[in-house]
Order: sequence, then C-alpha cells, then structure tokens
Amino acid sequence: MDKLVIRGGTPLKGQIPVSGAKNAALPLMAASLLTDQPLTLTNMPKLADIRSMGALLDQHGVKRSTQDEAGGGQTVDFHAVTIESTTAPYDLVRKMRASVLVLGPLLARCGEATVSLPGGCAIGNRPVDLHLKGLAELGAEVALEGGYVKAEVPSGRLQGGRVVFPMVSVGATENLMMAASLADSETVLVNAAREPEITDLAECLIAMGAEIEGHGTDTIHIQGKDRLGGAIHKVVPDRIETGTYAMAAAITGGDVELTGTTKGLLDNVFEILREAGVTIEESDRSIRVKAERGKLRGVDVMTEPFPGFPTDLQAQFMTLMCVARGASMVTETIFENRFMHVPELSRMGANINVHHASALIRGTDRLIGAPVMATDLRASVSLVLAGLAADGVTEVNRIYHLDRGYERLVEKLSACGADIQRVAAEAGEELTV
Ligand SMILES: CC(=O)N[C@H]1[C@@H](OP(=O)(O)OP(=O)(O)OC[C@H]2O[C@@H](n3ccc(=O)[nH]c3=O)[C@H](O)[C@@H]2O)O[C@H](CO)[C@@H](O)[C@@H]1O
Ligand SMILES: C=C(OP(=O)(O)O)C(=O)O
Repeated sequence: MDKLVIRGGTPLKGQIPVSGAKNAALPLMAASLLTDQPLTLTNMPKLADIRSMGALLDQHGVKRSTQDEAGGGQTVDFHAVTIESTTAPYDLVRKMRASVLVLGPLLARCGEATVSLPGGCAIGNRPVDLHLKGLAELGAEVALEGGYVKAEVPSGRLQGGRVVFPMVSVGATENLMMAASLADSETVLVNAAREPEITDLAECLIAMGAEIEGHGTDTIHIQGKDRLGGAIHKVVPDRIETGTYAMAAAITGGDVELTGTTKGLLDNVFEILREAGVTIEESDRSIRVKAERGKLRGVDVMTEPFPGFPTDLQAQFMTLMCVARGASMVTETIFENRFMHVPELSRMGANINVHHASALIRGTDRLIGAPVMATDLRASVSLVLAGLAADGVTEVNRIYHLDRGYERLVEKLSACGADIQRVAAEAGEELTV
C-alpha cells in the first residue's frame, strides 16, 4: 500500500488549482440515467470515486467517453440510450456510498430498481431510510431483501408528492430531486439540503429540461416532466478541496492563491478562519490565503448543514487549531464517529480531549512528525496538513482514502514548495522515521 512521506516546516507559497467537486460530480453522473440523450460533464475531477461511479454506470448500460482538459480535469460524455440492468450490485456499491444515488433515477426512468445497501462506514452508520421513505411517498413500493433495496412503481410512473425530511440529508435531497424530475405532477421537498452541490445538480437537471424552483433554499418545487433531454454542464468547484488548501496554507504560515474556485462557496468557513487570524482575499479570479506561524488563535466551531461549517472540513480545522494560541472547541453534529484523526494527531503532539461529540483542543507551539494512519478521506488529509506543519518526518499510511477525493494532491502541494512524496509500500519500507 502506498504511503506519503512529508518533511514538514516549509510555508506553502504559490498557486493551487482547485478541481471540480467530487460531491457534485457523483450525483451529476447518476443524473445521466434519467435520459436517453447524451449528458456531457466538464471540469470532472480525476478521482477513484469518479471511476467507481463510472464502473457502476457501465453496468447499467451507460456508454462513456472521456477527454482530458487543459487544466487537469476531464470532460466526460455519458449516454444512457437503454438501461441494460436496473440492479446496482454489492461489489460496486460497497466501494462508495454515493452509489445509492442511482436508485432515484433508475426508479423514475424504469419503474424498478434493485440497489445494494451501502452498509456503514468509518465515519458513522449512515442509513438511507430518508431516501427510501421519500421515494415511497412518491408511490414506490420499497422492500429490503438480502441486503438489497428492491423498489418498484406499481403504476409504472412515480407520482409527485410532498416530502418532508425530518432531518437535512444531502443524498436524500439529490435522490428525490432526480426522481421527481420524471414524476407525474409536482413534488415539494421540505427541509431540503441547501448545499452548493444540490444547486449544481438542480441547474444541470434544468438544463436537461427539468422544471425546478427553490434549490439553494430549504423548500424545492419540482414539476415532473415526461422526459428529460441531454445537456452540457460544468461541475462546480470543490469547496472542500478549496477549504482544505486554505487551511494547508494557514497551518504552514504560507501565502497561496487558490484558482479555479468560486467566491461565496465558503463564507462561513472563511469568516471563522479570519477570526482565527488567517488573511483571506477573495476576488473574481482567485482566493488568496495568508497566515503567519505562531499568530493563529483558537476559535470554536460546530459542524452544521450548509450554510453552516461543513463536516467535511472538521478534521482539517481541528488540525489547524492544534497549533493555534489558546483553546478551541470543535463539535461534530452530522456524523457520530468523525474524530478518528484525534488519536493520530495526538501521536504528533497535539493536545486534544474528546467528550461525546465535542473535542477540546489546547494549541501547542509545534507538532512533531510521526507515522500515522487514518480511516477516512478527510481524516487522512488532516494528517497531511499536520505533517506539512510538523517538525521532522510524517508518514501517512492508507492513502487510498485520499485518492477518493483529492486529485493530484502531491503535485499540487509540491508546486507550492511542500516536501511531500508518494512512496510505494515496498520502497517505503526501508524509510526510517
Ligand atoms: C457524496 C456526498 O455528497 N457526500 C457528502 C454527503 O453525504 P450524505 O449525502 O451521505 O450525507 P447526508 O447529508 O445524507 O447525511 C447527514 C446525516 O443524515 C443521516 N441520514 C442521512 C440519510 C438518511 O436516509 N438517513 C439518515 O439518518 C446521516 O447518517 C448523517 O448523520 O453529505 C455529507 C454531509 O454534508 C458529507 O459529509 C458527504 O461528504
Ligand atoms: C464523507 C465524504 O464522502 P462520502 O459521502 O462519499 O463518503 C467526504 O467527501 O468527506
């Protein structure tokens, strides 16, 4: 298994291009199942999760062709002329939870779908009950058999309805929005998620001929259509990658310009970073992030659905707080097990106490390099940030998690002066830390 070897202490300086958002690209790919016309997605990130979703769509019968783009991303054409299989098998679904997003589109287009339950994952239990309940409210009959969701529409077509989500779910909002786009009559989603990735999906569906209003607010109205057509759509920039590199610049006392990203995606996060002593200048072209080592201040944060502080930046922010002056409290409200970076950060000299859903961090002057291991995507990148700031050498193991969500991570950080290398397991074994 590959690992990253980081010699910390160098302030990051330079430009980092931000890729298209994984969490927007995955539902957009699932939307290709809604039409027999081609859907072209540009600014697609090159990531393991995108390949996993591609493999799932392949077996549903979606034809794909890919061209590289100048900036490093890719343009992918998806064409689902006929749906060859309405089953999403366990072997493909278990690799990535977002696979469950094929359920709504398959059911809406074919009147039936059999999708493996994704199972729990490192950050929490993550049930899909809200997806299933919402689809049932649109007329689907849903049963669980042998680890699979078996759903069908007895009348042949989903009926519009009013779906009130008891809690905010990004994935359930996306599944329902796609399904409702082909339903008979109007659907209203109440207490819907407001994430920019929802807005991006809604805009793509509208370009495909869907009638949607209210996306970006907590009430979305969808007027179902008999059919949707093709479209060309550019994937929104990755706000989590943007925030991650902003914090990488801050923790190293660097000065980095983030390009290819958009103003306004991270208002809440930037407000908190400014409070912590980070300088952020947003222009129409780019976002510049500067900080001075030793000048960061502790700030409390609680994760919340958008526009609140994103859970996907919680681990990175906690790492930043490890080297801030004073204490800070980080509270995780979205996932029940998203503090797995804590013991690893502690191995690097961080002072963190966890009590239920809150972590109390007392800032220290410096972190010290160590071999570390993480069990999910954002925990892994938080350890990379710690390694960039630490004295000495940090080895980050199990980096396949990073390949799920960070395109060309080593290349992007190295271009800003970071001493970071990806080492194949055998070669790495002789490195001593
Ligand atoms: C591919 C993708 O976009 N992933 C993101 C998406 O995940 P995902 O769409 O899975 O996250 P949700 O917004 O659905 O989950 C939010 C909370 O609701 C719970 N829940 C969700 C659905 C359900 O049917 N029942 C239920 O109880 C979850 O366990 C969790 O506690 O949003 C999360 C919250 O911003 C992010 O961390 C993930 O990076
Ligand atoms: C939790 C994440 O992704 P997923 O929902 O695909 O597991 C993430 O992107 O941080």
